[in-house]
Amino acid sequence: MALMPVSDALAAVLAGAAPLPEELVALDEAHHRVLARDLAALRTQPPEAMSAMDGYAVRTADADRVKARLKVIGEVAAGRPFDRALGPGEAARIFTGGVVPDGADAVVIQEDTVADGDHVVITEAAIKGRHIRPAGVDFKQGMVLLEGGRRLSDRDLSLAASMNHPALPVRRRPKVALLATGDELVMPGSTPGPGQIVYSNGYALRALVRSEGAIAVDLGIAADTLAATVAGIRRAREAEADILITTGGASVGDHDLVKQALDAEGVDMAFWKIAMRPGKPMMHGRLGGVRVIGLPGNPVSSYVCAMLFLVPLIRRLLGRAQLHLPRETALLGRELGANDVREDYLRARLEERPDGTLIATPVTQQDSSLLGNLALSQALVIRPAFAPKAAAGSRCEIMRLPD
Ligand SMILES: Nc1nc2c(c(=O)[nH]1)N[C@H]1C(S)=C(S)[C@@H](COP(=O)(O)OP(=O)(O)OC[C@H]3O[C@@H](n4cnc5c(N)ncnc54)[C@H](O)[C@@H]3O)O[C@H]1N2
Ligand code: MOO
Repeated sequence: MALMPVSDALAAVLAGAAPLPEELVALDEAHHRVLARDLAALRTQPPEAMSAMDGYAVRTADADRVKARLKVIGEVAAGRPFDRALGPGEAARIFTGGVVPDGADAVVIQEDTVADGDHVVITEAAIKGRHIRPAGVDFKQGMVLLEGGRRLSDRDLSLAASMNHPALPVRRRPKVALLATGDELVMPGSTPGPGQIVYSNGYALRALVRSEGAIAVDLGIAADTLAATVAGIRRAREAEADILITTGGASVGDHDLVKQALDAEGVDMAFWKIAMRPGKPMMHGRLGGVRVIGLPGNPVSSYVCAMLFLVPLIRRLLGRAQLHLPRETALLGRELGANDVREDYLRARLEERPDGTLIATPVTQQDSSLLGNLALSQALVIRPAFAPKAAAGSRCEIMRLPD
């Protein structure tokens, strides 16, 4: 069977995937959730012109010269506006956040004044507009300040509060179930028997799932039997997973049973095997409402495929505007030979020169079982299928690996 190009595989994974329904959550629960709709300000901020300093609200016509002596007719504090306008020769004591009284057009800070009974003497000339925050200088009622599809930052929460929203409409988090397969796998901390391998790839995958804002459900390890693999797949359906990720058992060996088990369960398979290294035996299909991504068992293959396919799928279900992990240009730190039919994702060290140029040097061992150099690499160098030989110093495309 011909290997499917990566771009076609990605299109197939995203085909028909639509944002999940929205739910309303309190602001404190909304950090890193994805906003479901554009959010407009429910009020103008500041609602009226306000003082930025403690001092005196004045009319520049009276106070534009040193030694001006003004009558203090009252006091304005934050939340306690003043009920009359300033007339000629008048000033009002004002504190930071106080509403600037009608008639005033500047604030003189108190350090530039001398109080004199019920009068104040100006020691630094007032400048029109100085220390006044005009009404609506931050935002105006009705303005859309946060757009649907945005992953909410910590600052966004304060902004939304200031816009007078106590709760926000966000997308439901996708539930991603992870099923490992393999008789040889034992849990970290145990004493592996002959030929056994310590289960590892689920840890990075679940962390990636959570950092993308989805819920990770661990379905454990299925033994290499059809019955155990089918049972694992059924657990994903029972858990009402939006996405099922299987790892291992994706290739062509006698013990690679994931495709067989998915077929037995009636999967609508979109593809199996892609033109990518690592990640060739990846598969994808739909099982009722569950989107299934069958990842290869090699830890590097499963992680790289998750970055490339699972992250955009989660982001699509979350309605995120930015679907893909960003790509950048770097210069190759060493020569690379011509590529074959498989698009290559090479683990690489990344250095930044003082002028900002990025140098990406692929590590020499690219075997997909090597977690050591995956963890110590900072980027993946992407080489298209059939890319010709590339000299050190030539441009290449990279994706940074998450911290
Ligand atoms: N004749 C062929 N053989 C293979 C092909 C091929 O095209 N023809 N493809 C190779 C490629 S490429 C890959 S990638 C692997 C992937 O195969 P599977 O998905 O069937 O993976 P497994 O055989 O189950 O496991 C591979 C390797 O990874 C270890 N593993 C599995 N799961 C875990 C886990 N959760 N934690 C840690 N390590 C895990 C497993 O023990 C194996 O060593 O197939 C090639 N073969
Ligand atoms: O595609 Mo496999 O992931 O090359 O080792």
